[in-house]
Amino acid sequence: MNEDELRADIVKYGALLYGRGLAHGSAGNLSVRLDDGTILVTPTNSSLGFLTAEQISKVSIDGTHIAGDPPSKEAFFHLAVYEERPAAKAIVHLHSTHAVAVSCLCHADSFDVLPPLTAYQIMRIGRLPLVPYYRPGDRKLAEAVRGLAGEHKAMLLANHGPIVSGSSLQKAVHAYEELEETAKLFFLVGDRPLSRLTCEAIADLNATFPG
Ligand SMILES: O=C(O)[C@@H](O)C(=O)COP(=O)(O)O
Ligand SMILES: [Zn+2]
Repeated sequence: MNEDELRADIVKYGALLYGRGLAHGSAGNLSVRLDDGTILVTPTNSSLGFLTAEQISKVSIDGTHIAGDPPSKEAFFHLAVYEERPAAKAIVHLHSTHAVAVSCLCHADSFDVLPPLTAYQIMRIGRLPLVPYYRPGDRKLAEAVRGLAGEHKAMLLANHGPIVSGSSLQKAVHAYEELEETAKLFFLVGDRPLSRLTCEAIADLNATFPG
């Protein structure tokens, strides 16, 4: 896809996520990586439901603002994920209700904060680690994200929300939706005895559906 098509994609998926109630107010940010390593990212304080192609920000690999409106204050964690995941071409960060609720819990294992419930969860999200809390926009947040990004296509920012990457914006959006639905299931099953997917089942899924 060329830059114009990718800009149109960000507008389309921003509106879709907003329409589905996964994005609200001016929370969240989306980005895609261009072939030259620069990224297109949603402008800071913009509503994902009402973007225009022209206002979307362009940012260089070192975080310099090149074009469009001022970029998301989280452009640095987007850049950190792209650096650590060469195959990633798009990133979705939102504050969807159930995933944020999981991010506000205490977790026995901060490297694995959701039990393995369904095959699709394993295929689209994998093991979900919690990134320690830092103020939004803090460069320390971007560095903490960098530390986990190589091993995880999805991460959960403590007391904040998920970051999900994919090889296209469509794939990142689908994975994000799977994460929100998994978080919903997690609360729905609550304290009832849980039938977790076995290690063998997870290994089989990972071998059959790599990436
Ligand atoms: O939670 C925050 O403040 C950011 O992570 C966010 O979601 C929106 O920030 P901008 O992209 O700078 O609007
Ligand atoms: Zn946020």
